[in-house]
Amino acid sequence: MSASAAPASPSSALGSIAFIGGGNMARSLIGGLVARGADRASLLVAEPVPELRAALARDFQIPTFEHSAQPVASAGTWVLAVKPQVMREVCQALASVAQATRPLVMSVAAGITAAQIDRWLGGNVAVVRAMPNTPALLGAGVTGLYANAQVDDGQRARALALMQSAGASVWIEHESLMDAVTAVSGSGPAYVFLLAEAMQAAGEAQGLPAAAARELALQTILGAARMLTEGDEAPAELRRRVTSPGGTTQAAIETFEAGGLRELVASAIDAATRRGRELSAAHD
Ligand SMILES: NC(=O)C1=CN([C@@H]2O[C@H](COP(=O)(O)OP(=O)(O)OC[C@H]3O[C@@H](n4cnc5c(N)ncnc54)[C@H](O)[C@@H]3O)[C@@H](O)[C@H]2O)C=CC1
Ligand SMILES: O=C(O)[C@@H]1CCC=N1
Repeated sequence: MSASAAPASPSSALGSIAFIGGGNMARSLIGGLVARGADRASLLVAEPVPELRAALARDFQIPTFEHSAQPVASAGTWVLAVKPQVMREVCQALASVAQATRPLVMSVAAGITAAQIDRWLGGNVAVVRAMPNTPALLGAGVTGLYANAQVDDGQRARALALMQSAGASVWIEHESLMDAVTAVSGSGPAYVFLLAEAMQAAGEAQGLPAAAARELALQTILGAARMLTEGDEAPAELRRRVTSPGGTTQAAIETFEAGGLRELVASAIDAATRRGRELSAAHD
């Protein structure tokens, strides 16, 4: 595995990119690319829902299409950003173009394997399975990347350049670990949002006005995340420095530990990992 941070701007060598599906994840990736100066005319999106197409065109000034056949014809990179449930149908509809043009195909779908994408697109296709997350919109995402054997060095570099617009990237050698990537970082922002909801609600339950509870909870998460990522202290050490013996933090942490927080996080991530495997089998 190797990690790398975001470069200043996406390389013009990326060429045209066809996004198939213009929902939440595609919007986050496109937002990250646009914010880093990508050529808007080269970001093509196929999205069947008219309201979503209009919003993408309005917010990012990029070309949008109702049907995927249009953008894929001229794009050397495809980003499949549809739900796992429809991936097979979407790929099979594009198989003849994939066989004729040999694009680099990137899939962000949870669970769906590179072998499934390759098979549905007719075989011998360069597939990079990517698992980004929605902070990509701010260039603050992280993506796990797995390449199949058909992906050459130039295509690996292209996949990395595309995802680096979204934030950091980590290559994963064994595809079986992509479900764990999905469970930790793909779904991970939702766990932090849940913590934010719970902290805000608890603050309000203690009598804080809603706006104050929100500001206190959200800025605490932001500040703690910056301390975790901008310094090199371990999380446990940072926690120790907040925790005065016999003080308030100790009372809270003991309550979390007694309630099995660590075991609960492990079971939640295990459930997400298993769900990724199920999605692959269920939509084969
Ligand atoms: N939302 C997230 O945080 C993350 C999502 N993902 C993956 O990204 C994929 C998309 O997820 P979301 O963006 O959350 O879902 P979404 O439902 O917001 O977006 C999917 C879009 O695909 C469109 N679509 C359906 N059929 C289509 C077709 N035949 N051609 C073109 N577009 C079509 C839908 O209208 C929809 O707008 C999923 O496979 C998910 O596993 C991966 C990482 C994080
Ligand atoms: O919930 C899901 O299945 C997708 C994959 C990771 C985040 N959202």
